[in-house]
Amino acid sequence: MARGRFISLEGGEGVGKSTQLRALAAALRARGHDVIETREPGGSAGAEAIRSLLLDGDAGRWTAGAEALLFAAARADHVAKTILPAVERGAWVLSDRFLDSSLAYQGGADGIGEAAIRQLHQVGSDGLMPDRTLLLALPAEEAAARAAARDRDGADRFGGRDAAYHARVAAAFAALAAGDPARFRIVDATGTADDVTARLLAALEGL
Ligand SMILES: Nc1ncnc2c1ncn2[C@@H]1O[C@H](COP(=O)(O)OP(=O)(O)OP(=O)(O)O)[C@@H](O)[C@H]1O
Ligand SMILES: Cc1cn([C@H]2C[C@H](O)[C@@H](COP(=O)(O)O)O2)c(=O)[nH]c1=O
Repeated sequence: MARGRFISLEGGEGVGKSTQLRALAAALRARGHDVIETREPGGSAGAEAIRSLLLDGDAGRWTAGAEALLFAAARADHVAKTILPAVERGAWVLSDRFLDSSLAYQGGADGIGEAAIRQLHQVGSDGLMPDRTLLLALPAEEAAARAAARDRDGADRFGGRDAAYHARVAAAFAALAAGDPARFRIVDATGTADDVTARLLAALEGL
């Protein structure tokens, strides 16, 4: 059996990752692929338990260092239990966030640094990287409006951070994409969901 593909969707809050992951999965299934939809933090039993620790509770529940370790631990379980077994049996794995989120949020916006995050990923997940990363790009005001309309009952510990924090995250994502053009595709996330799905499918060219 040929190896499958591992694709991550990245970007800040409200850009449309979860919406597009579902649409992309349906489009790929229609083309005959075995597709696994997964997410981070989460995607395996152990990682989903860590997700609750990370996203629920007070804003100051964890230090930035503790958060970086928890994300890396969740990812290690997700990679070992969900991603690798699926890719090895030939499936296409679509993940809503992966390592680049840790590089952008913990490494960049929280100041932990890129090298430390990559080192944790090497230890936990043997440095596994996606075959392609689709970075959804949307003006900050539009993303914030979409997220606010969705989260009428309140955001999680990360979504509730201020605009300056989210601007640092966006800048870090842009720098990551610029530094690895072979893996990243920056996809315009404006317009209708169908418009964006068509752009994402085009961005999978070559896989
Ligand atoms: N193209 C679109 N046009 C208008 N609204 C959209 C579009 N795509 C998604 N939305 C809506 O915007 C909101 C945020 O979308 P979604 O939850 O998919 O974003 P996300 O990137 O996964 O966010 P988060 O990282 O915060 O989980 C949802 O209410 C969704 O229905
Ligand atoms: C994987 C990962 C995630 N985060 C943050 C980013 C988001 O604010 C939340 C996840 O919420 P979502 O609605 O499921 O997108 O967690 C992070 O800071 N670092 C990471 O590695």
